[in-house]
Amino acid sequence: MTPLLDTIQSPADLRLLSPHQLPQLADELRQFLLESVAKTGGHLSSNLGTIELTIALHYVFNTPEDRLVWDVGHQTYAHKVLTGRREGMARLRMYQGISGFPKRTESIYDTFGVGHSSTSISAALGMAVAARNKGEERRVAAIIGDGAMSAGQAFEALNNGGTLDANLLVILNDNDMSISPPVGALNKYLARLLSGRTFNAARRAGGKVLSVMPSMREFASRVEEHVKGMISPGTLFEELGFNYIGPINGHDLEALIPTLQNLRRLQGPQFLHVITQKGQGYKLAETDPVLYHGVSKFDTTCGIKPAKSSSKLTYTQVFSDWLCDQAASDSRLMGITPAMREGSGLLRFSQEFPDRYFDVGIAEQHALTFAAGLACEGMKPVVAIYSTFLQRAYDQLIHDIALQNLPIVFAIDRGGLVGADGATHNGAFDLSYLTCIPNMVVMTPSDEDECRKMLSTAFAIDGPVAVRYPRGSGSGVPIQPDLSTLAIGKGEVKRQGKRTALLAFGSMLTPALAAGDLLDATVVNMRFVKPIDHELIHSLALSHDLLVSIEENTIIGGAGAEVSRILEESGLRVPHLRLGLPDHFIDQGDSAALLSKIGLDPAGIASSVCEKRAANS
Ligand SMILES: Cc1ncc(C[n+]2csc(CCOP(=O)(O)OP(=O)(O)O)c2C)c(N)n1
Ligand SMILES: CC(=O)[C@@H](O)[C@H](O)COP(=O)(O)O
Ligand SMILES: [Mg+2]
Repeated sequence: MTPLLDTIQSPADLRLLSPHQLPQLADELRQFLLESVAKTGGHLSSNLGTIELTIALHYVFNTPEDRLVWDVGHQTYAHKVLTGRREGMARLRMYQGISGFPKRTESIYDTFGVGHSSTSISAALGMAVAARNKGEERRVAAIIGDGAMSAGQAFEALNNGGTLDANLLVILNDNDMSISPPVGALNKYLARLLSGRTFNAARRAGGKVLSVMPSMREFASRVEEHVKGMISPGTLFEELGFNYIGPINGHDLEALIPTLQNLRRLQGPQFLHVITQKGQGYKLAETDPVLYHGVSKFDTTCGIKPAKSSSKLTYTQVFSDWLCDQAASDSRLMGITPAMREGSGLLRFSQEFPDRYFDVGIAEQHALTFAAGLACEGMKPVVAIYSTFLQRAYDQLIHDIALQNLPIVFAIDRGGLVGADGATHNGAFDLSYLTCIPNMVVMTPSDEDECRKMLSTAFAIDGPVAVRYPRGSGSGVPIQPDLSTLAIGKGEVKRQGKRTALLAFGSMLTPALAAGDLLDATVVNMRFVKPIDHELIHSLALSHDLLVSIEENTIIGGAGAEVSRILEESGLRVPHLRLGLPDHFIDQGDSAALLSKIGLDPAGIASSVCEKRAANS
C-alpha cells in the first residue's frame, strides 16, 4: 500500500484525505521526521510534539491563503514536509539546503521569518489587521509555545490584539517545557488551567462528538459548546479580550480538527490552549526532551550516545567552570540566563549555587534590567547570553546598565557564525553594537585560557563588561585554573614580521597566525575592542606599511572601525584593510566552510592582503 505521506506534495493533497486517515499520516510523518533528523541533526523534540497540530492546521486552514505564523520556528519540520519540502529535509540546516526555521524566501507557506522567539502573535496580528483593512477573508493563526509565551513581546501583542477587531487565532502549544524545564509563574498558571478534570473531559468531548458526527460543521459547533462549557470563566487570556478554548489534547486529531474548524469560523480574537508532549512518539525524547531538543546525527535505535570526553573544552564549558570558581570565591556573584541554561553552560552553577542562579524565562530585556537592579544593591551579576539574543535587550543595555555604569559581566556566547542555525542566530553584530556604547569594555578571547582570564578581568571591573566568545571549542590550549586577570586595553604581539601587521580580534587570531606565516607579517592579538590598544596601533602604524584588522563581526562599525578611528584621530596615514563579515546575512552551513567562503581563513586573509598591496603599489 502506498504510504499516505507519498501522496502529499502540498496541503491541498492533505485536504483530500478523510479525517480517519489522518492518524496514519501522523504516524508516517513522525517516523519520517525521526529518521530524517537522526541523519541530519536538528530540533527533534519540539517537532515530534507538533505533528498532529500541524496536520490539523493545514487540514482545516486554507493555507497558503490563510496564514500560519510559527513562533521560534524550531517546530516546523512537519509543516515543511507537508508544504512540499520533504526532499529538502535531507539537506536540512546545511549549506544551501533548507533552513531549520520558516523563511519567507523558501516557501509561500512560510509567512514570517523566525528563529528568535515570541514574535508570532505580533506578526499574526499585523497580518490579521491587514486582512481586515483590505477586506480579505483570510484567517491568521499564531502558534506559540509555553516557553515563548513567557516573553514580554507575546503579552504586548495579546494586550494589543485583545482590543482590535481582527480575526486572530492564537494557539498556545503547551508542552510544559522550554529548552530546559519551564520556569515562572505563567507556567504554574498554565498548569492550573490544565489541572483537574478539564483536560480529560475536553479530550473525551472531541472524540465523542466525532464518533456521532453528522457533518463537520455540526460537530465543530458541538465541540465548541462542550469545550466552552467546561472552561472556567475569566482565564487570563479572556481577561485580555480573547475567547479562550481548551485545554485540548494536541495529539488527538479527533479533538483538534473540529475545534479548529469551529474556531476558524469565529470572529475576533480567539485563543486555543493545546496540550502536547515534547518528543511525542519517541520514548527516548519523551523521557529526556532536553537532550533531544537540538540533536546532532544519531542512531534512532540506540539514541544519543554520551559525548566522548574531549581534551578540548568548548568556550561554554570554560565559562561554566569559571563561573563556579568565581562564585565560590565571591558570594556577590549572581548568574542569570534568559532560558538558556544548558546552551550557556549554567547547569553546574544552577546545581551548585541554586540561590544565586536565575533562569528568568525567555525574557532577555528583563534579564538585563533584573541584573541592573541586583547591581544597584551591590551584587555582581553575570548575564550569560547568546550574542544574537542580546540584540533583544539593547535598550536595557544602554539605558538601564551602561548609562548608570553598573558592574555587570556579559558572558556573550555564540559570537560570530554559529553554523546550522544560520542567519537568525549568527552573532554577527555584537562588536558593533557594544563598542559604540559609552562605559562598555569589550573583550574577545583568542583561546580558552584567555577566555577565562578575560572573564576574571571582567568580574574585577567596576562597570559593564562584555566577554564575547564563539560557539564550540578553541585550539585546546591548557587552561590555568586560577582567577588571574589581564591588563585592561592591552594587546600582545604574537609574531614579528615585516611590512604588514595583522590585527586579530578573538577567534581570528588562529587564521591570522597562519596567514602571518604565509605573508611573513606581524600578527597581533588585540584582545580588547574597547578600550582598544592605542599605543600598540600607533607603534604598528609607524613600523608597517599596511595594517589589516580581522574580526568575526560585521565589518561595519566593528573592531576594524575602531582601529580606523584611532588611526584617523592620531593623524596616522598608513593604509588599513578591514576584514570581517560582509554586509549581508549569512545563511546556515558549516562555520569553517562559510568563513573560508568569505575569505576569513588563512588563504583568504593572505590573498586579500596581496590584493590590497597590489592595489596600493
Ligand atoms: C529571543 C529568544 N531567546 C531564546 C531563544 C532560544 N530558544 C529557542 S527554543 C526555546 C524554548 C522555547 O520553548 P517553547 O516555546 O515552549 O517551545 P518548545 O521548545 O517547548 O517546543 C528557546 C529558549 C530564542 N529562540 N529566541
Ligand atoms: C531554536 C533555538 O534558538 C535554539 O534551540 C538554538 O538552536 C540553540 O542553539 P545552540 O545549538 O547553539 O545552543
Ligand atoms: Mg514548550
